[in-house]
Amino acid sequence: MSGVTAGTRAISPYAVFDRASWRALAAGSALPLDERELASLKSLGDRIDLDEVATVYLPLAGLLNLHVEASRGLWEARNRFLGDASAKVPYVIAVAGSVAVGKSTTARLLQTLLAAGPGAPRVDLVTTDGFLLPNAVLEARGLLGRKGFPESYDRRALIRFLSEVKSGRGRVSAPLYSHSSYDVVDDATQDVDRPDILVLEGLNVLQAGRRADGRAPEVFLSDFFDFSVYVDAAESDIQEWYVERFLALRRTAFADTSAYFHRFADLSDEQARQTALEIWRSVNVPNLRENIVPTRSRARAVLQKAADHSVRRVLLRKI
Ligand SMILES: Nc1ncnc2c1ncn2[C@@H]1O[C@H](COP(=O)(O)OP(=O)(O)O)[C@@H](O)[C@H]1O
Ligand SMILES: CC(C)(COP(=O)(O)O)[C@@H](O)C(=O)NCCC(=O)O
Repeated sequence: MSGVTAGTRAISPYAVFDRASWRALAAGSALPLDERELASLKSLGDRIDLDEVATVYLPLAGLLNLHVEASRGLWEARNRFLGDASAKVPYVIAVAGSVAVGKSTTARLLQTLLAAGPGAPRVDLVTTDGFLLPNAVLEARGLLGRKGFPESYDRRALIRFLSEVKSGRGRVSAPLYSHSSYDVVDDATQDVDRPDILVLEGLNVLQAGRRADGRAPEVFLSDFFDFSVYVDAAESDIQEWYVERFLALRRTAFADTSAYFHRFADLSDEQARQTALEIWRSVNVPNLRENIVPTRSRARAVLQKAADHSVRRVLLRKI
């Protein structure tokens, strides 16, 4: 945990919860999903059961419900003060972390748990991969091997999307990405129409961003976040999950002849392991070290996962 030592007393911006104390925060709350629904939410390779949902994700959703309700209360008070009658804009929750760390499962679980919360809010989920530049553009710019790095996204479009959602605009379109074709999908979009809550999931959501002239941008993506969650794990564990997932994808998604990775479908176990390690080491590790881990301290909550995917500790920023 990041902390500063002052004299003999360690001070830290986080309140730290072990599994037992975190789980106790949702004692008495019913789990609004069963094994079948959980199976439909979890990503390939993620190990998660209902007990883990009750221990980690239910208390997190409970805390987020409090934040969402408090934000609504503040909005109403503000409207009364200003004599303004504008509608509440979506509450935005960012989910960040490495490739293969389990962001998608976390984001989908939060979506489901929050939607079952007080007042049954409408919760939309958008992933930032839709804002990746098309492969043709990445190739022309020599960036195909940098997919997931900040420069591989249309960050302006992402900021525009979020600023429109946060301005209360209806039917804002987000582009979509296909892991199968390994490219953004032509002419397919997802509409976000004033949900109560928007979960935005992606590698780089907590990044400050860079401008070509090196100056700091005036608007950061995080200016639009109400809360953020960083899914964290040891690099060696994430590497193992990435390789295992690659081996599993070889038997599933890669078997599709139209899949970009179909060329890897017939590799032997050892060849597939080496190929996965090569992609991991050349693309995902540098991105993790240079661009993702440095954003962890910006998150309001950090979920620290152990090698078996279970969350060992939850860190919550005190401010
Ligand atoms: N080549 C691929 N083919 C099909 N699905 C993939 C491929 N790579 C990743 N995925 C799926 O895409 C989703 C996002 O993966 P990723 O960005 O690594 O984030 P995370 O593992 O943190 O959710 C996961 O559900 C994963 O199983
Ligand atoms: C599509 C991704 C960049 C993730 O994008 P995100 O939704 O986090 O913005 C990532 O899953 C990816 O494909 N990385 C490229 C290297 C690799 O194939 O593992």
